[in-house]
Amino acid sequence: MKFEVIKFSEKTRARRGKIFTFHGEIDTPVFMPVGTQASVKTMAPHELEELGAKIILGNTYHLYLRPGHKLIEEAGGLHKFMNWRGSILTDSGGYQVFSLGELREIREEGVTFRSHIDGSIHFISPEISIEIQNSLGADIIMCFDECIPYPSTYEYVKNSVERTTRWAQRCKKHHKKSEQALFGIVQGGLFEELRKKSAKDITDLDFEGYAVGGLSVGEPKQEMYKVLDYTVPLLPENKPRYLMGVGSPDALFEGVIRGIDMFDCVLPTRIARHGTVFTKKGKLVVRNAKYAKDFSPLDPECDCYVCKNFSRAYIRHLLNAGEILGLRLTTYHNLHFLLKIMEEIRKAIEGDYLLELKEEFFKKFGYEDE
Ligand SMILES: COC(=O)c1ccc(CCNc2nc3cc4nc(N)[nH]c(=O)c4cc3[nH]2)cc1
Ligand SMILES: [Zn+2]
Repeated sequence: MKFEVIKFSEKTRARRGKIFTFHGEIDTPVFMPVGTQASVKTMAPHELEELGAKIILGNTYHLYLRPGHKLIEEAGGLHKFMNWRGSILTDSGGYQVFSLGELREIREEGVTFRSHIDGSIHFISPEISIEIQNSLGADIIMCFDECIPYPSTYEYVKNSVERTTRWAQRCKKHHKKSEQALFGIVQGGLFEELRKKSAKDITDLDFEGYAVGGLSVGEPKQEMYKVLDYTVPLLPENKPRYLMGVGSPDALFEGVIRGIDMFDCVLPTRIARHGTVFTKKGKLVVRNAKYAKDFSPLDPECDCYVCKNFSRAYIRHLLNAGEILGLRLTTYHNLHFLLKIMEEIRKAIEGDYLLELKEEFFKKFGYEDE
């Protein structure tokens, strides 16, 4: 993997860059749609390509449990299995095991957990996580870490951060496939001293990119931004920075401004399936009765396939009638909306008007200015 900064923003820490993987070029800052179980829910690969998605996420935890990483390896790897021609980043399980699996035990060696699917007992270690990700064949893989719950005591965070660093060393030692780029993950909760220690220890191990983990776990957004303010500057400028689990429109702007290059979040696809869509003028709950006879598009200012061909009334009907097409149309539009924001952000960095773009977007979307 190669990363190039094409332009540094003048008035913010934002960067316009390009990531080159075996599966193509990725313009940054980038939003990565989440395809947890080898599918971005309701979207076919050609639709993701139409939307301009260049990289998607897969999850080690889910794919290990079902259908199994060995089966996917036999299929020729995750790209071939799901017929996705772009790039893939797989998360290491360091979040899902803690958030989905019924945690049984965390030890130095690794984590024992119960599967959320059938209750069977499993063990995952840094080495096993790397082996699973090697089998899946993602272009970018993540270290096995502990995503520390919020809130946690200083003592707990300190011990966890030190273990996550030891796990990162084991991941680096065990990772052999050079065609897969391994990213380190910085933890530290909301404690500035622990964040700085984690950033130093993880960057000293020299990875191909760095994620800021342990955020978007329920902490106030302003707290997350503060952590970025003092953590991101400690990460090397010539490597990609990835803010895990972040994806609301405001957080994308705030993260880019603070020097983040990569984002992922289930938000746009998950709220879509619950009948909420993004528009330039804020969120719209299209399944709401008031749209029963609203024959205008989801977002009159949107140029996506859905907004050019279907009305709020029709999509509301589909959702209420449990028609699967309804989920597909809201998902397609929400992904277009976020991918389009990222395209506008990239142009704004190139033209040095990112803060003006943010101002205009926030005002129209209805974000109150802090
Ligand atoms: C409707 O919207 C939703 O349902 C919804 C659900 C979850 C998130 C938050 C996701 N946050 C998040 N994902 C994360 C994934 C992570 N992976 C690793 N390995 N380490 C981390 O430290 C880590 C932190 C995260 N924080 C955001 C939105
Ligand atoms: Zn649209």
